[in-house]
Formats: sequence, C-alpha cells, structure tokens
Amino acid sequence: MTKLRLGVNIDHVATVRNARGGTLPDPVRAAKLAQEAGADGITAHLREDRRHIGDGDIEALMSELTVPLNFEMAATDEMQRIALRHSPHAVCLVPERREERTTEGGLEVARDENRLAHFIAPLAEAGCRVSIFIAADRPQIEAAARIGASVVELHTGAYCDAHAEGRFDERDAELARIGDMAVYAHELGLEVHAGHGLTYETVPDIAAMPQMRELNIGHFLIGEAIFRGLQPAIAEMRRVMDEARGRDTVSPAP
Ligand SMILES: CC(=O)[C@@H](O)[C@H](O)COP(=O)(O)O
Ligand SMILES: NCC(=O)COP(=O)(O)O
Repeated sequence: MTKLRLGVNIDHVATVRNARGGTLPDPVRAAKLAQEAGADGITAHLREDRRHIGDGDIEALMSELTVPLNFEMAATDEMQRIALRHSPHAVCLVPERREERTTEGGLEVARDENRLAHFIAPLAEAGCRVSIFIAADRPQIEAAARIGASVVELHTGAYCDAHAEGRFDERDAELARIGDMAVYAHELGLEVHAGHGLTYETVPDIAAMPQMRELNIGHFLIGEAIFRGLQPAIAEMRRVMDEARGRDTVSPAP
C-alpha cells in the first residue's frame, strides 16, 4: 500500500496564543517541530474571523516551511485573493459558519457547483492542488469531480464523535460510509484525504482504507502535546498510521 501522508494542523497552537494575545505559543515553531517529527505537510485554516491562524502566520509559514502548506479557507473573494498571493501547495475549501465552534459539516458543493467551478479555476491555474472538504456523500463527491477539484477530504467528525460518545452502531455505519465513499471518489479519479477529530483510537480504521492518501490531524495532537510533548505526540500518530497501513508501504509523491 502507498504510505499515508500526515498533515499536521497547527490551528490550535494559535488558539492558545490568541487566548491571551501576544506571540506565544508560536504556530510556526510548532510547524517546524512537526516537520522534524515526521509530518509530511502542515495544515492551517485562516478563518474569516481570524479566531486562531492570522494573516501573519500564513506569511511566515509560506516563507519558513520546507514541507507543503495545505491552506484551508472558505470560498470567499477575500480568501481567494490571499491564496493567489501566496500560491500554497494546496488549497482546501471548507464551509464556515461564524458562530460554529468547529467545522460542523462538509462544503455544499452540489448546490453551488457553478460558482465553485469558477472559484477554483484560478487557484488551479496558479498551481495549487485544490481540495474540497466534504461529507462522505455521493452527490457531493460527484459535484467535486465535476467542478474539477483534484482532491476530496472526507469529514471524519461524525465518526469520531460517535466513537467518543460510545454510539458504536452509528460509528460503524459512518466508518462504512467513509470507506464506500473513498472507493467511489477514487473511481472518479479524485485523490482521497480525510480529517477532523481523528485520534490514536479512531485513526487506524481510516488509515487502513487503501484509497486514502493523506490525513489532516490537529486538535487531538495539540492537546496530546500537553501531556507528552508535540514531537512524541506526532511520532506516535505516525507510528499508528503506518502500523494500520501495513509494513509494505511505498512512499507517496508530495
Ligand atoms: C476544516 C477542518 O476540519 C479544520 O480546519 C478544523 O476546522 C480546525 O479548525 P476549527 O477547530 O476552527 O474548526
Ligand atoms: N481538515 C481537518 C484538519 O485539518 C484537522 O482537524 P482537527 O484534527 O483539528 O479536528
């Protein structure tokens, strides 16, 4: 099987920094430590309300990272301008509701197909790998393929919440849905990623899906860093993912 890429999301280092204002802890320092600990990429979500990552963080990440940046953003004109100014390796379009505590669902692609097709065209022309963060849902996957996205990132939040809350029938149904939709997206020619809420307990079954190419994981790792340190937390995630994937893995393209 192909080795899975691990994208470490450093948003919540910025959440802690912003709780007090000032510059500490520094998300760019966290990103560099993540690189050293085996992250294949860094993910950062510049929310419209700048509740965690700020514009200066994106500037610094772009100039200081040696691994690819996956820039998560809402599909707005402001964010498109910022993405085009930096041309990160990847842009991932995510839904945003200002009052939400975290990204609650996937992007509604099917109902906004025309606008999104025009929206992503200049990003792809600028060389960004365009990814769409969606629920594991057939019509959304089909729409993502039709608008010309190269990647879909399947939202694992409902699966992880069901696991954490002991709703195991729902968890297993959600896992089966993610697995089926990973196969379907792959058949349509989309690269398949997943993320949101993943932990050491929930990652193995997702990592074992042969179509998966990348997992983006943040909140759990930043929390776990409090107890064991950031680099050991990431190294353990890397180990769990590799174990789930099996030993005979081939390194993927960046
Ligand atoms: C899109 C996604 O799943 C992550 O970016 C996640 O949203 C982290 O940021 P929040 O916790 O602000 O939602
Ligand atoms: N796109 C998902 C992501 O970047 C990480 O989500 P989380 O692990 O912080 O919930």
